[in-house]
Amino acid sequence: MNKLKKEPLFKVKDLVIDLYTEQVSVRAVDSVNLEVNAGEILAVVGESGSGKTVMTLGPLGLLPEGVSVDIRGQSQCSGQDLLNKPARELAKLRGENFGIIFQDPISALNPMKKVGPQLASQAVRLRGVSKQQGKEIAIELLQRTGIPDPEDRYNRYPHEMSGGMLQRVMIALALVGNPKILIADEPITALDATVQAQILELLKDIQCRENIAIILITHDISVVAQMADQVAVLYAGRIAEYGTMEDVLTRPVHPYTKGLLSSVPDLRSKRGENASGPAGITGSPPDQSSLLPGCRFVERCPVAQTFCSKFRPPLEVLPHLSQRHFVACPVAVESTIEQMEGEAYEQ
Ligand SMILES: Nc1ncnc2c1ncn2[C@@H]1O[C@H](COP(=O)(O)OP(=O)(O)OP(=O)(O)O)[C@@H](O)[C@H]1O
Ligand code: NI
Repeated sequence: MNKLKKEPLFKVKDLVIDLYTEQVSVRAVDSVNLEVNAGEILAVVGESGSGKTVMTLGPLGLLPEGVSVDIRGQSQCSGQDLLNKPARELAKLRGENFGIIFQDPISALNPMKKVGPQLASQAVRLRGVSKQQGKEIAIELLQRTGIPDPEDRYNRYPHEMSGGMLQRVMIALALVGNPKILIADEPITALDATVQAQILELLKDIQCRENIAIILITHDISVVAQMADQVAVLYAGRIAEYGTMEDVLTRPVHPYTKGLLSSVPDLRSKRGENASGPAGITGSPPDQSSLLPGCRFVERCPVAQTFCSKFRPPLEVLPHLSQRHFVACPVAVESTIEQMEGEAYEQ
C-alpha cells in the first residue's frame, strides 16, 4: 500500500442497500466499493435497474420513497462518516459537500416561482447570506452556467425557459452551496442532441475550471468516453469492472463490459473489430429479489463455467495493467493475463 496515497474525497466501502416493499425485497446494491478523488469525473454505467441511482444517492440519505431501506457498509466524504448520521446532520453534510443535478429539471424547480429567487433563497439557506447577497450570488451563478442576460432570466418562470436553459438553472442550483462533488443523474437524457453536447461541455468546464468532482450516472458509453476519468460498470447491483476510462473502454475485460461496448460502433472499430457484426448482450438482467449465490451475469455470459453460478466472483485487480483496473470475473481475468503474457513473450 502506497503511504502517500491521498484519501479520496468520497468513498463507499462494502455498501449494501436492500429495499423492501410489501411485495418484494430487492438487493439493489450488493457490496460495492468506490472512490472519487477531488476534481475527477467518475462515470457510473449500467442498464436500467442496475442500481446506479440508489448506489449514488443512497449514502447521502436520498432514497426512493415508499420503500423501507436497509443500508450497511461505510460511506465517507472529506473524512466524515455519512451513514448512521441523524437526518439533520446528514442533510447539513450533504448541503456542504454535494450538488445534485437530476434528469428532469422541471421536477426539481418550483413551477410557481421565478428561477432567480429560487436560487437566491437556496443561497440564503445554504450560505447564510442576506437576501441581497443571495440575489447577487444567483445572478453570478446564472452567468457562470452560461445563461445569457442573467439579470433578465432571474425574473423568468421555469415554463418560460427552454429545456437546455432549465438544465443550466438546475446546475446553478446544484452549485449554490459550493459543493466539492456534483452528482449528475442522467443529466442530458431529457434534452435534444445539440443541447446535450452543450450541457456536457458546461459540466466538463466546471470540473476543469473549479476542480469539482463529478459522479456522472449514464447509460451512454459515448458520454463516458467524452467525459470520464474513471468508470464503474454496474451489473445487477454489483461492480463488474472499475478503472480508468482508458482501461475500461479500450481494454475491457469483463464479458458484460465487452457486450456493453460492442453495441457502440465507434469503439468497436477503434479496437479493430467488425462494427457491423453481432453486438450487444442477449437476455435480460436477473431478478434481484431472488438472488443465487454466484455471478449475477452467469445466465447471459459467453464465457461462463460451472463454478460461476456457485461462487461470487471477487473484484480482482489486473496486475499487468494500471493498478486501478478491477474486474469481477476470474475467467476473464485469467484469460486476459494469459493473453498478455503471450504477447509479452512474442515481443
Ligand atoms: N421505489 C422503488 N421501489 C422498489 N424498488 C425500487 C425502487 N427504486 C428502485 N428500486 C429497485 O432498486 C434497483 C436499483 O434501482 P436504481 O433506480 O438505482 O437503478 P438505475 O441503475 O438507476 O436505473 P435507471 O437507469 O432506470 O435509472 C432496481 O432493481 C429497482 O427495481
Ligand atoms: Ni437511475
